[in-house]
Amino acid sequence: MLTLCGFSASNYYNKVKLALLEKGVPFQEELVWVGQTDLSASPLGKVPYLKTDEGPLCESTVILEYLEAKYPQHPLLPADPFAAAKARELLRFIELHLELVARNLYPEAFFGGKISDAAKEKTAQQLEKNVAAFAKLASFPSFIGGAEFTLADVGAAVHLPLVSGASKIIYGKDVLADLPVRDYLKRIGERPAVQRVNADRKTNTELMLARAKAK
Ligand SMILES: N[C@@H](CCC(=O)N[C@@H](CS)C(=O)NCC(=O)O)C(=O)O
Repeated sequence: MLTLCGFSASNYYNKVKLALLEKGVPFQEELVWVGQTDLSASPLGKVPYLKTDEGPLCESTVILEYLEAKYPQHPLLPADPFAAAKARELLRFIELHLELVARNLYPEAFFGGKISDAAKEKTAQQLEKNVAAFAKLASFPSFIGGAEFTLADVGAAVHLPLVSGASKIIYGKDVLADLPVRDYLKRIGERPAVQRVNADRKTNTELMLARAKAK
């Protein structure tokens, strides 16, 4: 049995959890907070990591690729190599150029910290440029890149709400507001797997905030 380690408030944890649920691969969850991770499984102490019968794996995209290869049921990548590469391209783009940039805002947006005005300004400039580029790649015909639900949608479902939410809190404006992201997220939010991930996220976020308050 696969064991997914981490916590359900984490978008990277939820990326793997959503893929497992969409594929119908049986797994169990082990609640591991940052600071409690097994460093032999995830040497940087990050979540998620996946315990398999063959050993542990870290890095969420590597885990997704492993799951696709090992469990071909309900594929999350198109069979056509170019279409599969386009799905990977979107996933990579969302993470490198949107989520990792917006992440600079999280300490103040979500965790009661403070970031400098210079950091806010630099992040705003990067997001403006990167969102414009993202708009050229993501067509949102029904799913984010085409007619099929792929790994790109798995990433979009967990990352785009944070990009929107953090920018709204810090700048008073959702940097994704001019794209059809809200409707898209509403649409994919009707999928049972996305509903489960979102419900668990809410519960776990409350727990995480209560733990932080108690410290
Ligand atoms: N590249 C990693 C990113 C994972 C990541 O940043 N996870 C966050 C939680 S959302 C984390 O563990 N942060 C704690 C830390 O970086 O020390 C992946 O794709 O798995």
